[in-house]
This record gives sequence, structure tokens and C-alpha cells, in this order.
Amino acid sequence: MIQIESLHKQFGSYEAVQGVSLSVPKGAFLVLVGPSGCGKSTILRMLAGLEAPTSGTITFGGNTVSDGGRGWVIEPSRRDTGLVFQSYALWPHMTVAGNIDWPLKVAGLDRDKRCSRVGEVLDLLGIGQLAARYPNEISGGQQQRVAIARMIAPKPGILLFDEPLSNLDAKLRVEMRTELLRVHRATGATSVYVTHDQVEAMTMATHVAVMNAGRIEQFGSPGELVARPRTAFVATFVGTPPANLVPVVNGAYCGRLADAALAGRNGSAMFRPEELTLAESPSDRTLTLDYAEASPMAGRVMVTGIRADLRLTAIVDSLPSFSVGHEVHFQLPPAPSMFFTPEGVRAQ
Ligand SMILES: Nc1ncnc2c1ncn2[C@@H]1O[C@H](COP(=O)(O)OP(=O)(O)OP(=O)(O)O)[C@@H](O)[C@H]1O
Repeated sequence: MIQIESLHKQFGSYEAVQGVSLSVPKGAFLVLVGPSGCGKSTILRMLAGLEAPTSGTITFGGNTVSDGGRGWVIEPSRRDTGLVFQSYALWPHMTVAGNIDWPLKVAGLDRDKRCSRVGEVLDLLGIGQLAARYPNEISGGQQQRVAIARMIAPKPGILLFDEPLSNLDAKLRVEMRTELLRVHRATGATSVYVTHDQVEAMTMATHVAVMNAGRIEQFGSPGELVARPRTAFVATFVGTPPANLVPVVNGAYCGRLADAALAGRNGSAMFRPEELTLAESPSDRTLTLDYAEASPMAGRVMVTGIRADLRLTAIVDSLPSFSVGHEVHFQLPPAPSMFFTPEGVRAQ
């Protein structure tokens, strides 16, 4: 349904998007996730037709809508897309119903059709009781619902979201994730959702593109990314909590704790937090770090230690009574679950 082929975007001498290719089927929920500045919003803007690719193509349902090589882009209003930003950008002088009605008016629908469609989307978003209010008379979460209702009113085939939940408080964000997925399914549209929050990515997506410095590090389902991260970057970016990486120098963890299984190797070893335990005393299978924090999580406790550049997190059964800075011995399992080369690529 959406096909992106060798997409590049250059701003002056800076290449913000460096050869991105991916495709997702109709009805997919694609999440572009990555740290600030990795190029995800630039890709979304190119999908929306607000930005022209320097080279590469974008195809929707077999129709090319942007072609950098030929220097043409179908204008935003003719691409069958709807866009919602982090800032809700509602018209302040129009009521909620007026805001939702506006794109239908622009599309030239007659009054009866508009009225019934506005009623439908008000119901779908659960905001019927707000129809006559103005944007400054409703909360941020309600404004975001109105923005989403306004986007889906003309029934676009592709929904584009740019960090739509980042202005909401943590509890509302979690509720709106579910809500957004419900709306996505109800419309049958294909969605592309940009976020830097990996939890949002992993809970919402059918397909995830983890981006780093203008490129896709890995593209796959949330389950695949956690089970088989292709790079050290992905391993430490996804998962709750993300995996631990321990540098290996000449076959020894942190250059000091030798492991016969890694003889002579350099790179980094991956241990999942649930594979680490805490030991009473140091041994030839423990790394000693300084206790930093503990956080209860679903009946268990996430314990983190830090020393120099190394940060390890273990999942344990009960809250430890350590004070900050206390030495904690993290016990390694018999072997790392994965190994990454010094270049950060999975080696096994
Ligand atoms: N119009 C522009 N002119 C010049 N540079 C730009 C322009 N738009 C984006 N960039 C640069 O391109 C890079 C990617 O920007 P983009 O907004 O796509 O990142 P992002 O991953 O969405 O980041 P964030 O999560 O912070 O929004 C950044 O370094 C940014 O400064």
C-alpha cells in the first residue's frame, strides 16, 4: 500500500534522510521511531507531500505520489492523506463541529452529507457533547481528539501522525494509544506514526522502522525487533527495559572478566535484564557496579547499577535495601544471548 524506495532528503549540504526503503500493506500501523533528529518527521512530511524528496519515490496503492528524480510531488490535498501534529492546530474561531466540518466543506460535500459525517466522527471519538464548544473551552486531550476527528472526517486512506500524544500527560497518553488504535481499525486506513518513544512504537505498531541518523537500522514487527535486534543500537533502544550491552575487550567483559566462550573477541555482549540476577558477593561471573535506582514493575523490581560507562539493569523479585552508591554484584548467565561486532552489527 505504501512503498518508499531509496528516499533521500538533502537540506543544503546536510543529508537528513539517507536512502530509506520500506513497504507496508493496506491497514498497517507503521511506526517510525528513533532519537531526535534522525529524520522521521522529514519522512512523514515527504509522505504528506509537504516536502519534496531529493531523490527516490513514494508510492501509495501503486500510484507514485512523489518522485525526487523527476522533481515532482502530488500536492498534499490530492494525496488521500490526513495529518495530525503534536500541536493540535485547531481553528480557534470555530466550534468543535465547525473544525471537523471544515475539510468536508473544502472538499465540496453538501450540507446533509457533512452533517451526518460530522456526527459520525464525533461519535467515533466520543466527543459529541463538545460539538458546540470552542477549542479554548476544552482540554488538551479533548483538543487532540478533535484534531483526529477532523483528520479522519474526509475518510483519507492514509493517516499520518507526528508525535500526536507528546503534549498529553502520561496517563492520558496511555489511554489515547488505545483510542488511536481503535480509530485506526475503525477507519480501515493505513497509518504512519512518528515518535521518539519506543514504548509507543512497540505497543501500537504492526510494523516498526527504527531510525538512526537518517537511515533505517531495522524494519520489522515489534516482536522481531526485541527477539532479534540486528544492531547494538536497536538492542539498546527497544524493549522495556531495553537489553544490557557489556563491552568485550579481548574476550573479557569490560576487559577484566574473562569468558572462555568469547576468547579473543572484541565487541559487545547482550544480556536481557531478566537474564541478570544479583549476587551476595563477587565471583568470576559477576560485574560490580554502584547501585543507582530501583523501580517496581508489574510485581517485580528493575534494579539499575552504573559504573563508569557501564549501566546494567536486572529484574529481581523484591525491592533491595541498598543505598545509592552501594556496590551491587550483577551475576551474568552462562552465555550472552547475542554478540555484536565493534561496528555494532549482530555477530551471532
Ligand atoms: N527545513 C530544514 N532545513 C534544514 N535542516 C532541516 C530542515 N528540516 C529538518 N532538518 C534537519 O534534518 C534533520 C532531521 O530532522 P527531523 O525533523 O526529520 O528529525 P526527527 O527525527 O523528526 O526529530 P525530532 O524527534 O526532534 O522531531 C535534523 O538534523 C534537522 O535539523
